[in-house]
Amino acid sequence: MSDYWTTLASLVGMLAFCQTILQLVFPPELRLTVIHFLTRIRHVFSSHIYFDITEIDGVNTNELYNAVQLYLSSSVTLNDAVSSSNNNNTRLSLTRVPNSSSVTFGLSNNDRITDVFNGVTVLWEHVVVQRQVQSFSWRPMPEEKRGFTLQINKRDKTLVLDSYLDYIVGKSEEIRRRNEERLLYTNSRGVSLDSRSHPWDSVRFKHPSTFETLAMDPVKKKRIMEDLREFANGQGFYQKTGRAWKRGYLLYGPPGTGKSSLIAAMANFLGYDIYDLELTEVQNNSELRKLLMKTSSKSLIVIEDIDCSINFTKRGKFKKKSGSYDPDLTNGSGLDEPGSSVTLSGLLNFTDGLWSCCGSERIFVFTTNHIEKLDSALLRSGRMDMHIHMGFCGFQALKILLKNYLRIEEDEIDGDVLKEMEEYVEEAEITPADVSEVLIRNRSDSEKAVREILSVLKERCTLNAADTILVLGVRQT
Ligand SMILES: Nc1ncnc2c1ncn2[C@@H]1O[C@H](COP(=O)(O)OP(=O)(O)OP(=O)(O)O)[C@@H](O)[C@H]1O
Ligand SMILES: [Mg+2]
Repeated sequence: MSDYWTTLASLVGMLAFCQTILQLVFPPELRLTVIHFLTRIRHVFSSHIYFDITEIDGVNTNELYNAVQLYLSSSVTLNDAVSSSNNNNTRLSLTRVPNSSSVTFGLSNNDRITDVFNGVTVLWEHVVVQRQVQSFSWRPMPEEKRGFTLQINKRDKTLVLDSYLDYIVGKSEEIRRRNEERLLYTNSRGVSLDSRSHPWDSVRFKHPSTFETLAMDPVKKKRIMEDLREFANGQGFYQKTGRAWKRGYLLYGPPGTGKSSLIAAMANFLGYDIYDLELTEVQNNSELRKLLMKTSSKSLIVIEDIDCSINFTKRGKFKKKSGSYDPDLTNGSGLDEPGSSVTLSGLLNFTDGLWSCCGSERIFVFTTNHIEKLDSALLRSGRMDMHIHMGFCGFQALKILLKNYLRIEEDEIDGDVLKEMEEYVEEAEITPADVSEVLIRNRSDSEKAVREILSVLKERCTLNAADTILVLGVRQT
């Protein structure tokens, strides 16, 4: 029996060898046919199964080819390739695509690379051959015919077909988003929404804010990150529970506490684009609806200073008897006053109502400096999934800012100074923006910066105490 397998293996080996020789001997026109023929014979006897993923499928670009290319070019795979002894001779090509923020690695022509998925090893080969006589096509074809051949063991066929290819597609999407710079969209007044033109203007968006640089309580930060991660990976959950795949965050707090910085960090974390919706530029609810319908999935739809951009009084009406506010006392269309400004019901129709199901994987973020001014309908539970208070700088946040701007760790600061900082920072009621300002001014001299921060904190505490005494005095008189 073992003789049989040895003979078979040598036969397969010989065929592979012949194939290489023929590749060198035959003219290009004949080469492809002969290689095809030999490959077929080899596949019949082999314990492996092969899948060809060509770059162009008929006349259409094969999405799977692009996905595989991107997947194999990811740095993880590169590391695997370099560390694997089988891949000592693997050649990698380096590319940098337009708008990309990083260099990507690709498999050179006719080179191979192994990959391991769920304990199963597979082999990828990048096959590039000259295209034969140019057949008629509506669009010019590349001179080379490119494709990937995936070699797997026949027994692993189910695993590969069921999950490996899906995994590659998902991973490539992730890499694409990570490599590309974000886009920041904004709307402007007077855009003809009825025309076929896109109603949003976009610019490249490269905000450096990340969760690492964001100064806020680490526990709160972790909770937000987990929530975002769960949302982004939650397609199955939202489908199973019959909910629209969207989430709403309300960020509130005084100016300069990092609301906009948090939005940028969220976009960078998820790799989403941002639609900065300027509500004051939107003339009515139907225009709003058209704008929102033109947003893509995997995006953050942001309305900053929502209390200043929407006229809450135009939404529901107060019930005469109870004096309470009833959000449903509006006409159902959301067009409370045709042709007039946007109303809250118009907005909620999109974040909450039937329209919220148009498009998926979208996050709404509203910000305000005055949460007390917001309509109770917007605040009621279930409307905005998470209310995030961005407050004055706490001790943990202060340490993050010191690290960001001065590149110093906690243990590099004098223990007594650190203690004093901890003592004063809460009472000082200073915003992270004000702390940043002091640190930027003194960034070349970290000792001076630390001293100055401490003196600013003390100064603020004294001022706040004086204010409190003044207010108490006024109240008593
Ligand atoms: N929590 C924070 N972490 C890191 N940097 C911060 C933070 N808060 C403020 N900053 C710094 O202060 C600047 C202003 O912050 P940001 O614009 O995010 O505040 P905001 O809360 O959106 O203010 P506004 O309410 O006026 O829009 C930022 O550019 C950033 O450098
Ligand atoms: Mg802001």
